[in-house]
Amino acid sequence: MSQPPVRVAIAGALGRMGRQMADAVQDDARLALAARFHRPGIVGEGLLSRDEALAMAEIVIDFTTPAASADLARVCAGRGGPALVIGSTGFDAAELADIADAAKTIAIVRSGSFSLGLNMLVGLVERAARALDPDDWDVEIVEAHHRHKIDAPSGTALMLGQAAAGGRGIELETVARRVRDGVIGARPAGEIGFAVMRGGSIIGEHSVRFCAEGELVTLSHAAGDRIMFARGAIAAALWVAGRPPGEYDMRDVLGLNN
Ligand SMILES: NC(=O)C1=CN([C@@H]2O[C@H](COP(=O)(O)OP(=O)(O)OC[C@H]3O[C@@H](n4cnc5c(N)ncnc54)[C@H](OP(=O)(O)O)[C@@H]3O)[C@@H](O)[C@H]2O)C=CC1
Ligand SMILES: O=C(O)C1=N[C@H](C(=O)O)C[C@H](O)C1
Repeated sequence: MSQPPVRVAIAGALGRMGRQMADAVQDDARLALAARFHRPGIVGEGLLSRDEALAMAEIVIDFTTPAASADLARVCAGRGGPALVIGSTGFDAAELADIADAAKTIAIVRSGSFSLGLNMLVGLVERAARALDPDDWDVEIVEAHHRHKIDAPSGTALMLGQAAAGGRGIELETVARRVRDGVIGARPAGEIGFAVMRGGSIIGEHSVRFCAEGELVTLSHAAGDRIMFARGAIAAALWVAGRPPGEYDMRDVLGLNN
């Protein structure tokens, strides 16, 4: 017997990803678009209030801002659901703590990238970093995005940095160099550097460069269409429906964490 469609609400419905998500959910017979909502006070023309939307959904898919996502997680946990798929990036430590706290009560999948290829790349970066001696191989992460993006480095760049640091058995925060400007001195061994470019309509390009004397290994990914983020978020929504409380990531969804 076929399953009834999973009822999904879309947060930040007027945003780039919000619009892409609504189209993708409507095109997928496994899901029903139960509700769309945007900022408080913006209702009508197919948009419900947040409370109305949450009451109609089993899962909320949220690509908004760090503050809005952390608030949504608190609210969903406070009412015992729905479960959440969070794609927003740029969180600070307090916002991440709020989400972790909410995940004690509801199931949350959060990822800086819902791309299948990118999540596979994360595993490759971790393996390469484990294999290459940090005294000989410098790790630099280069990312480029469209002119509207508000956070830097991107959530994906930070995931890749965490993968490289994880491969070396260290915490990213202890070795990350997010900005360089002026006379900064020679590069310390072991640093993981980030370089950020913003312009035009670039959807998302990421490279991890392992640089040694006389050679360079580059692992890279380019996003050609936002639809693949939306499809990944749908896979996450289907996976998280009915899961116990906890904070999960896209590599859990894809079975890459086993
Ligand atoms: N994990 C992944 O795979 C991906 C993640 N992203 C991330 O998703 C986020 C959104 O990206 P994108 O769609 O391009 O950005 P947009 O700015 O187009 O969309 C975000 C939307 O959220 C709305 N918003 C802000 N506050 C609230 C609130 N309190 N309640 C409801 N809606 C709110 C904004 O409204 P307003 O316009 O009125 O300010 C805006 O329309 C970013 O953090 C981005 O990095 C993007 C693509 C893929
Ligand atoms: O803001 C975007 O557009 C994107 N944000 C995510 C990120 O910060 O990594 C994912 C993707 O690169 C697009």
